[in-house]
Amino acid sequence: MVYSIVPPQLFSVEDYEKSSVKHMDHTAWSYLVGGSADEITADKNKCAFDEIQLQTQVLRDFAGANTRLNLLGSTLPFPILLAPVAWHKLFHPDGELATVQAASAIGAGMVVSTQSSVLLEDVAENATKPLWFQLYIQPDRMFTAELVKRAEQAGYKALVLTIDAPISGVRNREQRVNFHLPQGISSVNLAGMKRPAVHNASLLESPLFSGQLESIPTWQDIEWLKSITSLPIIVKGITSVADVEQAITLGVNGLIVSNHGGRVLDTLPSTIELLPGIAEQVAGRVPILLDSGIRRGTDILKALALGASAVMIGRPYIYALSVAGAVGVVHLLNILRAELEAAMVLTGCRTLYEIDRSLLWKS
Ligand SMILES: Cc1cc2nc3c(=O)[nH]c(=O)nc-3n(C[C@H](O)[C@H](O)[C@H](O)COP(=O)(O)O)c2cc1C
Ligand SMILES: CCCCC(=O)C(=O)O
Repeated sequence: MVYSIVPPQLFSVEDYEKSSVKHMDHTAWSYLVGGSADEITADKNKCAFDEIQLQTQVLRDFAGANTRLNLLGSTLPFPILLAPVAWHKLFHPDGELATVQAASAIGAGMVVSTQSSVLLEDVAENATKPLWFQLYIQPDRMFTAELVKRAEQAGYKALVLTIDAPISGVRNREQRVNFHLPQGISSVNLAGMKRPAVHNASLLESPLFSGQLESIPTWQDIEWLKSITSLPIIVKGITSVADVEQAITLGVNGLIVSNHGGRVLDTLPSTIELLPGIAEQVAGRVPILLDSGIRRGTDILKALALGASAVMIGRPYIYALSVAGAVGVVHLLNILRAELEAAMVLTGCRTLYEIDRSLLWKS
């Protein structure tokens, strides 16, 4: 286990972002920070939070103030979860083992990716707090069913089904650096899986439309998933009101408003712009989480004011992981938690349940 200490002069997510450039090679950095195509959505995810202004509520009583929440049967000390991110070993030699050490130490929710670089069982064995497993449905459904069974047996408490990336986004930044996994890092959970034969499309055929789409997930797969597991299913990648109804009708237990950090379809709106319409449609029937672009405690406050129960962060904790391992991730979570607490006090909110639209300034 590599232990690191937090280097001085790191006070914000942005400080960690700037520092992390020096802690990984340029190829991994390009994979991490990049978005799809022109990265318009990736940029917008962050800017859209800045456009929302806050309003103070002063001289409130803060006796018993806290940031606790109940989410799908678990009590969390604060509403910030670690989003699923592939291959943590690209960013730290201990990979997901360092991340889970941090999440357990501070009690943060963590979602482990199907594409983790440490076996899902080994991550779970090192956790002292409940974990969720992110599922990419694989072309081989038998293998997918096995994967779900393994997650259940390892003690994962929910499945986060990612629905927004059935194909890879247009990743020009990755193409420019010829991103590929270095030796020794792979999607270990998928070892031994049969992959569909690659159909060599002729110049006149579309590689995408000549076979590759036959096995991509559909809404029927959610029914199938419900028939093979009793774990709660949280759908990740909701950006349209129409999809909300479909998902709730199928009985999912939670929704994550996410555009995958702007990494799949470019020019989608930012998630914070999408949230109010989606929350209105959900009308409290299932909990909503939001990710993509959270960089400040005030961003978290705004997401909660507009209808989210909690948020997830992706790139920010990976910056911290690369700079200082588990210690860095704990430090980064503490920075965001402290920023959220300050924002709550200054807007007069004693608990998360008091955060509502009244703290958003209307011109
Ligand atoms: C390097 C990287 C790898 C990712 N891998 C996955 C993944 O394996 N599964 C998944 O559902 N989402 C994945 N995501 C998306 C994140 O879960 C999350 O939606 C996104 O990072 C949130 O945006 P943020 O980075 O601005 O916080 C990945 C994101 C990044 C940056
Ligand atoms: C096959 C790529 C999985 C990781 C991922 O979702 C991302 O890079 O955004």
